[in-house]
Order: sequence, then structure tokens, then C-alpha cells
Amino acid sequence: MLVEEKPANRRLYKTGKDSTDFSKSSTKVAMWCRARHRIICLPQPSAICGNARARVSNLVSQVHAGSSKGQVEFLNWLRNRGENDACSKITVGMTMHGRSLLAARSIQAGECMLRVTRELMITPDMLPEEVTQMLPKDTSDWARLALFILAEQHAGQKSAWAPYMSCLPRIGSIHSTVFWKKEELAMLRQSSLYHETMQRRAVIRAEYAAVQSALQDCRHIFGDSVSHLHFKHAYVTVCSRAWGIEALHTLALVPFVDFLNHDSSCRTLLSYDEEKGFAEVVADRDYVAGEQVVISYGRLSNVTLALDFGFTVPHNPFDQVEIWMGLSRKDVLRTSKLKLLHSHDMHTLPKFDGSDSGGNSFSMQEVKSVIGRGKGIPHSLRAFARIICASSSPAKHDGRLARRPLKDKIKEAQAMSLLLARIETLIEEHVAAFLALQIGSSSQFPGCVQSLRREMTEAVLGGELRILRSAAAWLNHHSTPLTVLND
Ligand SMILES: C[S@@+](CC[C@H](N)C(=O)[O-])C[C@H]1O[C@@H](n2cnc3c(N)ncnc32)[C@H](O)[C@@H]1O
Repeated sequence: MLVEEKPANRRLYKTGKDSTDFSKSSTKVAMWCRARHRIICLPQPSAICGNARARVSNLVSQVHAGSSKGQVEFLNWLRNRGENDACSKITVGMTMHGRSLLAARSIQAGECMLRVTRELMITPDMLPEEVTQMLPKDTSDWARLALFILAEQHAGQKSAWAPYMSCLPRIGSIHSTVFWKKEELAMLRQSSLYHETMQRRAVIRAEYAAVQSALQDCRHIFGDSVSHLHFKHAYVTVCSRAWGIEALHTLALVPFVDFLNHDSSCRTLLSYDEEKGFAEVVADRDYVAGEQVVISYGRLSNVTLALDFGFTVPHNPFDQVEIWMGLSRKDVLRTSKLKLLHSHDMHTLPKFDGSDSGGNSFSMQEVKSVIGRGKGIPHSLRAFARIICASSSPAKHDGRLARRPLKDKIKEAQAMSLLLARIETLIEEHVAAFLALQIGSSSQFPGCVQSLRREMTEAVLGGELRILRSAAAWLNHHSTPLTVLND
């Protein structure tokens, strides 16, 4: 059987469009759930809510209530703006996850913990008009909010948002893989996170280039020079804190709400009430006074958490792994197989030069049961494997049929074996990367930043390995003619 390997630089294959398309595709990816006029808002760029059990360790003993000068100033500023419903039950403090929100008194599940008004939200249209006029039309909302932050930070104490701006992360304190050194990122080569990070960097670079004239002509707003690092830091700050507010058709920074840390077991989301014009957070559990209050950023894998937010969670129930499958150039049936794939909406990605790569990337999740139906391994991936394995020119309707197990059990077993071989190769590569990480002496990762990034790498590779092994166990069981599934 002939299988084409993943192209060396998948970034160019992933969208087949220029890098600035990230912002548009992320807008599409973002999801909101509507309940009457109340709309659930989700952090962007990311996805939906989660309910699995893997709690953030929010030990009360590690919590320090809000006493720092900056935090007191921030809370006073919030009250002066009339946002009393924000902080009547909640206060600001520090935990092992940085600035955090804490219950100021006991809170019951189902209770509204905090409420903030529309006026507190920072949206991209709040950039000064003279800056907006200088921006290319397709400047993303992320870039616009990044420029807003840079402008307000330049204004310093004169900014109406100064107490909030001073609470935003400092340069060097966000651990998104976008900021990792070459040798740190190299540890992640086996993961899709590596390519996604390169892609994100390219997007930020392109957006930085596109806003140059605004930065240069509005020095009175931004200061004499905004370096690429400053812009990138502001951009990633937005990625790690902004929410998509569908009712307002916008991305928004929501001060105070963005001090909430993520817990993958939490079912609490931010919702926006269109009629009353406020956003609120309702508790999904009881909290005792002083305990850290958490929210869900969505059902996010460690790859997304590491890229967008700069952290990972252990045993993340929403982990995924990307698998590349492609038709070989040497396959004599390649053209007819490609035609068949395309006629059944099974896309193959274009290469940088516009030609067809003959393959695609598939997201796989953990397969929970070896003897079950293999939920977690996408049907489209299995169909792709069946089509790769076809040894005669497939009939027109075969694409649809390929989504079901083949009637010929030997052929079905061959297709599943092909998939298994691909997954076993990935397992070997992941194990080798994992071993290299273990062997790497601590002198290679001297400081706490390095050891944190090493832990993040372990969480990403470990999660992917867990999924790959679960799929291999299922495929091992279903890749002989005796055990293949019947539809
Ligand atoms: C929306 S902000 C939350 C407030 C943040 N802790 C702060 O200091 O401003 C998101 C950032 O909080 C941190 N964070 C949130 N949840 C976390 C978690 N479960 N584990 C580790 N860090 C977390 C990460 O640094 C992330 O980029």
C-alpha cells in the first residue's frame, strides 16, 4: 500500500491561503450558545464549554487575597465606574496561576457570582479614529485590541484604563509557545503545536507589518517605536484574554472577568444578556470564602491551551492529536481516488505552489473502549484509509460507502492495518521525543521558565501519546478479518 508522508511544512498546506487568514478562520471556529436573549461568550481564539472532571488545583492555602496596591487600585477603579455587581461577592488575589478571582464570601452553585456592564468592555472600535483610518480594512480584531492596549499603556496614568492596563501581563510572563526559544520549540516537533506556533508567529508578523504606517504616523498615540516584541506581546495578551461577544458581533476584553483562571472540569461560562446589556458569570459549584473561583475557557486541548494561553493541564480530557494521511504520488490510481475524495467533500489540502498535496490532517480523540466502535477515530480518517487502500479504480459512489466498514473483511482489515501502521509510526516518534526530553539533563532546562516549558511539552506529547495508544489498541483489535466491525 502506498501512503504519502506528511509534507515537511504543513503550515502552507493547512489553509492553503495566506497566513493572515488565521483571524478569519478563528472567527468561524468560535462558537456561542444562545439561550433566549442570553448568549454564552467564549474566549477567542478557542472553542466550546467543557464538563469533564480534572479540577484546577485551587488550594485555599495557596491563595493570597487581594492586598497588593495594584489590585486595591483596580477594585476602587471598578467601584468608581459603578461596577458594584462585579465585586460584591468576588475579590482579586494571587494563586499559583497568577492573578485570580476569589470568593469574598461563600457562594452557592447557581448563584450569579459577578456581573459587568457593556461599558466596561473594551472593543476594537474603541481605537482612536485617526488610527482606525490608517489600518488596512482586513486588520483583525486581535490586532486592533493589541493596538488599543499599546496606546493605553503609552498614555500611562493619563489613560482612563490605567488601573486595568497595569494588571495585564508583563513582557516575559506569558508562556505561549509563540515566545518559546528555538531549542524549546524543537522539543515539540512531533506535535501539531509546532506548526501551529509557526503559523501564529507568521500571522503576527504579517499583522505587525500591516499596521506599520499607523504606528509610525501616530507616534503621539503609541510612542516613538513599538517593537515587534511589544506588538507580539500585546497580541498574545489579547489571544489569552479576549472573549467573543456574539450579540455585539465583536471580540472584547472584559476587565475583571479576564482575571478568571481556567478549569477543564468547570461548566461555568461567561454569558451576555442582550436586553440588559451586561455579562455575567454563574457558579456551577459551591465555593467557600477565600476559595479561587474558576471558569471554563472551552473544551480546549493542551495544544490550544499552550498556544493561546501559555499553560497546559495534566490529563486534559479534551486533548486531541492531528494525523496526516495522504495519497502517494506513486499510486497509479491517485487521480481517480482524488476525484472521488473531492466529489464526496473529502478535501485534500493544496500545497504552497497550488498543486494538490493529496492528503489532509484529521483530529483524533481518545478511544475509550478497545472493543467499542472506535469513537474518537474520525469516520473521515477511516474512509480516507479505505480509499488509499483501494486496489482498483473506485466506483463513483465508493466515497460515501467508504465511510462504512467495507463488506470485504480482508480489505477492511487492510485499511485498518494501514491506519494502524501510520499511528504506530507516530507513537514511535512521540516515544523518542519523550525519551529525549527525559534524557535532556536539567542543565539543559536550568531556570523555572525552562522547566515550566518542559512540563508543558510533556503534557502536550503525553496527551497525544495517550490518544495514539488508545487508537492503536482499538485498531489492533479491529485489523484482522475476524474482528473488523460489521455495519
Ligand atoms: C484570562 S487570564 C486569567 C488571569 C491571569 N491569571 C492573570 O494573571 O491575569 C489567562 C491566563 O491565566 C493563566 N491561567 C489560567 N488558567 C490557568 C490554569 N488552569 N493553569 C495555569 N495557568 C492558568 C495563564 O497564564 C493564562 O494565560
